[in-house]
Amino acid sequence: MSQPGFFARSELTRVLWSFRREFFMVGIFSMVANVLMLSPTLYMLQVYDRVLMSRSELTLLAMSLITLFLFAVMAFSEWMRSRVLVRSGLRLDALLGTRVFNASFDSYLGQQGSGPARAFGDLIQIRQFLTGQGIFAFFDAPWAPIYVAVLFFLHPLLGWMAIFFSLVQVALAWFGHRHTVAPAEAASRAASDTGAYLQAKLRNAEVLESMGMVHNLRAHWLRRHTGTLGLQSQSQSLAHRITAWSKFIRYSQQSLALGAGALLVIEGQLSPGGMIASNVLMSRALAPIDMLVNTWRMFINARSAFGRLEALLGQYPEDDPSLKRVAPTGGLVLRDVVASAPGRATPILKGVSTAIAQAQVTVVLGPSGSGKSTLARAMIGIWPGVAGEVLLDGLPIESWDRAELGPHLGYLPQDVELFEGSIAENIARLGEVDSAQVIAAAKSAGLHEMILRFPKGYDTPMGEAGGMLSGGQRQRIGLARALYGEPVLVVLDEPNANLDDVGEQALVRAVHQLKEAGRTVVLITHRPGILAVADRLLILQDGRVQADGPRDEVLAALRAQQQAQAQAQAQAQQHAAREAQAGQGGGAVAPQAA
Ligand SMILES: Nc1ncnc2c1ncn2[C@@H]1O[C@H](COP(=O)(O)OP(=O)(O)OP(=O)(O)O)[C@@H](O)[C@H]1O
Repeated sequence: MSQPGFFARSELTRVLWSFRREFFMVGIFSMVANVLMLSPTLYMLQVYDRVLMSRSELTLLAMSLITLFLFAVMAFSEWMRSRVLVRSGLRLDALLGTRVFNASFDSYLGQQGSGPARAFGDLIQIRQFLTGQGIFAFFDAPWAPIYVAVLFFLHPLLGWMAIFFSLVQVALAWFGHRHTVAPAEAASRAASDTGAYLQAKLRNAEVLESMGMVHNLRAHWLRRHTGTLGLQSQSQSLAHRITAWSKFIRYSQQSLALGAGALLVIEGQLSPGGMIASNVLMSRALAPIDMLVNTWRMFINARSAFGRLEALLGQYPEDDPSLKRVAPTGGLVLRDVVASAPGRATPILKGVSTAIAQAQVTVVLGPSGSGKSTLARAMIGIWPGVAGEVLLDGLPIESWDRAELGPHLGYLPQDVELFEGSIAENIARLGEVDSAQVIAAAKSAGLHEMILRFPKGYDTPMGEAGGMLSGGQRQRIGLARALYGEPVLVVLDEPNANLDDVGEQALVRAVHQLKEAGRTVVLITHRPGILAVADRLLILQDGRVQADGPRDEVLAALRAQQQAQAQAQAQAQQHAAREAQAGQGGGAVAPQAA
């Protein structure tokens, strides 16, 4: 069956459409359950108005047995619909969990989202709505008119009363929604902002403590916290007021319905059985509306979560499985790469072009802030705002499937973050540990002996090792992780920043090994000691390529440039000195002339 308009709209709506059979079944079970909910009322009517009048025990027995059977069917229907929904929830999670994880991770990388936690919160909210009380209200509400119709059948006054109270409840719900949603959202946003603020600052606990900044932090946090509390209490007090009104209306409706029934009995327009039955029916007629009112907030939240998730999945579509490629060989070409960042008026990279052939070692040099780290990220395709082309093996790097490409790339960022798990797991990139490869990578990074000195060797948990590892050692574990699995393109951002001479020698050896194995290496550094390994040099200056080419040519050009600059400077100085001499001479004449 083709999807109707709404369900064809997005990936998320298409997933929902795949649940049509389940929702149809829930609809059928809801119909059975709702129609059978009339049975206690009918039983009551029969007992009061027929059995008590006729005093027939046999009729009572027959009626009771039939009613019990109907109750069993009703309970079965309710149980079945819950079961179908719970299973649908699990299927929904299975269908979307991985997609949501990947999309939210990409969005986090692109610095446009709030990361996996929020997206999973959204998925949970949708699932809870679709499998819980919220959706029951939607399936039960359409049956409310049956109860109203039966009330009309008993007496029009009772029917009109049900309609009146339904309208009052709906109006109250609408009023509540209009006046409580905005403050509630503002309060929850403020609460999560305050939490995030504190968490971000606590990451620097050592700095805060060492310089006695905790007091200042507390003052900042308290200001935000007080604002949050104000918003929360405002939203809660409104919600409580509306709940109180809603209770008042519910109690009034029950008692007034009984009163109206009694009046009709007194006037001989209704039987006593009808009076009691109408009271039960009235509550039944209003129950779905009550439930809708109570779950409205859930619906609104689920709808917002749905919108957010829909946008996220739309922005980060699933990789096309037909785009599976052969492993890359490591040739990299950049054409007019412009990298910008939110909040910056000018781009960080302003049109960088270069070509790095396979098995070449390119060293990138440049002053601090010239864009070297940004270039490294652009080269491996993780800088979000890139214009121009970054081609790996002639294909745009963003078109590669990351999970497929990842094992072929090695990246060592400037700030090495290690993950929870053992040293071996960290080197093996959290995947299946291939011991031979882990040891090879550790040896290349010059780490093997050091790791063996740990009591648990490669199995030492990071938590335990953390205290034993120096900055340089952490960086070398990061290097081993980058080298693991023999990647074809290795980008190292200041790998020698924290290394001593021994560490640097190990690095030089590792780069030579990579080169011999035909791997492409890009190495960003401040330290000229490593230049010996370079085939090519790329010099960045304020986001532009100042020089790019074979190492010796670039160095010779630089030397020539420096010599020319020095000569020009010397000439300028000589010129200035002559001018000054001439000026002194002129100065001596001038007064005479005067
Ligand atoms: N995410 C970002 N958002 C905004 N600006 C950024 C971002 N990342 C880097 N920058 C800015 O871009 C410029 C270049 O940064 P980058 O880290 O690439 O330079 P670098 O040459 O590697 O510097 P260093 O040698 O000090 O590490 C800097 O001015 C930095 O402030």
